[in-house]
Amino acid sequence: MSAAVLSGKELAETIRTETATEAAGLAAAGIPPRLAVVVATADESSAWYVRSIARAAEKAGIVCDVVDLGPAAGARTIRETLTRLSDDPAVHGVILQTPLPGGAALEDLASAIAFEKDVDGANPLSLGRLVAGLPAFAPATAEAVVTILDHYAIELTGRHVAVVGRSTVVGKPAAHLLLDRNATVTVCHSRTADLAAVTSGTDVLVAAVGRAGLITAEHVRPGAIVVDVGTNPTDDGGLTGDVDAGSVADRAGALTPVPGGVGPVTTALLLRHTVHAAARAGEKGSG
Ligand SMILES: NC(=O)C1=CN([C@@H]2O[C@H](COP(=O)(O)OP(=O)(O)OC[C@H]3O[C@@H](n4cnc5c(N)ncnc54)[C@H](OP(=O)(O)O)[C@@H]3O)[C@@H](O)[C@H]2O)C=CC1
Ligand SMILES: Nc1nc(=O)c2c([nH]1)NC[C@@H]1CN(c3ccc(C(=O)N[C@@H](CCC(=O)O)C(=O)O)cc3)C=[N+]21
Repeated sequence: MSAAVLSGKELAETIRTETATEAAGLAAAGIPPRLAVVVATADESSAWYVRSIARAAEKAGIVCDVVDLGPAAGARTIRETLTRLSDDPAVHGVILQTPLPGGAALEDLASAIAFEKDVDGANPLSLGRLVAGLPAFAPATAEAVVTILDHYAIELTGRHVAVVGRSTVVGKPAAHLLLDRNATVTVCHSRTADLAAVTSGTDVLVAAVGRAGLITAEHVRPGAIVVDVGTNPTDDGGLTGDVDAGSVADRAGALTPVPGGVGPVTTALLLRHTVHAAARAGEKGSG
């Protein structure tokens, strides 16, 4: 038996279409949604991601400004840029691209993004508000994980989910969103003693590690749902996940592909967040 493929492509398309309709409405009301992407890296995969955000934004009718500070930009310049964009009423969403230059921490710099415009949930304030149940944008990738599971009507209440990875960008917020859906969540990381022993007992497995092929059949319970967040570059210029799809496909009940799974949904949600931020700014502006 081969696992069902939980594609993210059609879902991303649906989200982008809805977002384009909302963006057109806002533009007609004099609030053209605008996203600023701050880049301070020469990283190739990051450059690819920025181009894909810019392309998707343009298609959805969202103005996208790429503010490239170059890889030599210091923490102070980055912080000042984020503050300036946060203060600009014409800008509704601000994201800072990772990886960052020499030792700078996203969590630290992203504090300069106003939380109302923090469409990738990078400001620690956003994460705190999210955990406290206050309105905030979740990191788009973490939200993409639950959005895909919801789309395929995969029940989470009472299910045991293992999240492998505990980064602030993916693992921790994904664990929180799953907990919010009444799943029982176990978070694994590089110090987890026997990863396969933990993950092979869960109904759902979310892999957000950044190691190609780390998750093999022995990590997966027969029939389990596997969400592969990993985007690892291959030698031939392609992309591969954290899951060894060849061996896992025969054991899992369903599996998200890489490419074509979590990635496209992430980009679509980032745009949806930008339009929602613009809508809220419009509500505030009108009274
Ligand atoms: N599709 C998308 O939209 C996105 C994809 N990604 C991809 O997701 C992956 C993870 O990204 P990110 O969270 O930023 O990565 P980080 O490097 O920040 O975090 C990786 C996590 O994996 C854990 N880990 C490392 N090795 C192992 C191991 N052998 N066993 C178990 N856990 C391990 C680390 O543990 P410890 O904490 O102990 O170090 C850490 O918590 C990457 O491939 C990235 O490219 C990221 C963002 C968006
Ligand atoms: N704060 C922060 N937030 C992020 O969201 C974030 C980040 N940092 N750092 C870098 C990673 C990388 N990332 C990707 C998003 C979409 C695709 C994507 O859509 N990829 C296509 C395929 C691309 C191809 O084939 O080359 C797909 O999966 O189908 C990939 C990678 C977001 N990231």
